[in-house]
Amino acid sequence: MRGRAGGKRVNRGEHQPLLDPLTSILNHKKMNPDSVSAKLLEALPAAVLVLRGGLMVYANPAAHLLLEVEMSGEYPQGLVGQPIVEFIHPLDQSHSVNRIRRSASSKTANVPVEVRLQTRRNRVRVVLVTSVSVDLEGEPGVLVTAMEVRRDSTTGERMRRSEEHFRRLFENMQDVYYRTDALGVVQLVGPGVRRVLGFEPHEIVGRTAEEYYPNHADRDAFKDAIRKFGEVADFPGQMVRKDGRIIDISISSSALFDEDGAFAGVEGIYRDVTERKELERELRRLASIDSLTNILNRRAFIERAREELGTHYEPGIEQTLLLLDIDYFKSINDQYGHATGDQVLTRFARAVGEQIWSTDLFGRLGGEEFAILVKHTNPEQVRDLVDRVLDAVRTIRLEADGRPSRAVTVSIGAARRTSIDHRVEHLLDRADRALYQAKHGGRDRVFWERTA
Ligand SMILES: Nc1nc2c(ncn2[C@@H]2O[C@H](COP(=O)(O)OP(=O)(O)OP(=O)(O)O)[C@@H](O)[C@H]2O)c(=O)[nH]1
Repeated sequence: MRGRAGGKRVNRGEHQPLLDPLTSILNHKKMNPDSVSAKLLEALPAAVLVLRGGLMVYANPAAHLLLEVEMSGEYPQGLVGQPIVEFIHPLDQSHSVNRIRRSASSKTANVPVEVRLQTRRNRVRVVLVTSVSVDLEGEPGVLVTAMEVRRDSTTGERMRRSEEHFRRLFENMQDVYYRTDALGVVQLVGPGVRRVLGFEPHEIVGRTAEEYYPNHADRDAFKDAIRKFGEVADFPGQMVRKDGRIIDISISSSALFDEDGAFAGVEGIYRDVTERKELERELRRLASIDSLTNILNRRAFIERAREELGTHYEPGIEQTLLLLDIDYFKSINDQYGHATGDQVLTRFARAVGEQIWSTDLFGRLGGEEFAILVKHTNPEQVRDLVDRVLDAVRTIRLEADGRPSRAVTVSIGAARRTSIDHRVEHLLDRADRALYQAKHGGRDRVFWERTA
């Protein structure tokens, strides 16, 4: 064996290097319990830990005392074999793990810093920690020393109260607190996840966040936004619960960076906003529906027709706008009353709705005027549709005591979309002119606007 001093031979019995016993433990050899250095490790008031790959491979008695772990019962090995991260307070985990990782590749011990630890009995202790890399039979390891920081009782009490406050907040939070590492693996998740996703926190930790997204596009959009802006607020998405139900969520998160400025993961909260989203969807639906006939109202019809005409023009594929106006509606109101007039409008919408294809747009533009945008059909199919509509409306009969029974009829103005019609208003104007012709031609009929 070569000694430290200039390669001179050292007599083993006389001058053992101080930490030889520790090295022997790490190399799975028995240490001499009576050696001075073994006694030093045992008597030292500071905790001494050795880590390999984040697991403790050695811990002195002070470390067991500090972390409140006894070498018995559930843990016959004491701290040996336990992951260090389990004993670091959630708020200090990210930077502590980074420091430990960095010290593994550094020759000198890092500067002591204060870190909050969490004992096996769930008590929080503030310690002064430093770490340095050690060689474990050729494998990299880290030697950590920790000393509890003495504080005066007022500071201690304040700390304890703020800890309790934080814990209560964390436990009872309606939102789910989470943190992932740079690869998207969940490092920590709050108890709110039980309510929101139906999982126990430990079922989520160690898995990738992707697994809970039904649409990968949502997760990709979230990652892009985090990459671009460093943070997101009220970002929408969906997640799958343990019972398979898909819920709407809103995420507010920010990117985490290590001390070298490298991306280290994401931290934030998400909340279940399914009820709010459903309400929004319902409100949007209600805002687009005509309350009497339950079909699209004027605004929604024009908006959707505009989208349709703006994006979907394909030469050779017919798009036709039909403008429908119930004939002599004023006299229906006058003869049978306004309530019957309303019923006619409802029955009319139902009868016409039964004839169209589900892809067609059907709306009430106002009063007794309706419109249909027939999508992607050939001319014969539209002619058939128009005939069916005229027939279906004729079957609506008005009967009232002492008044003559009469059939309802409708006049239709039809305009085919041409390559220059990109505005719904153009098509409506042309259909309106055709409707005028249908009315003046005798009603109960269709007039096809002749395109140039
Ligand atoms: N019952 C009822 N009547 C309405 C409603 N909206 C508009 N009206 C009535 O519909 C009638 C439309 O009459 P006009 O525009 O003169 O047309 P018309 O009598 O149908 O005659 P032509 O269209 O020329 O065949 C008016 O009397 C309006 O008061 C409604 O929501 N319910």
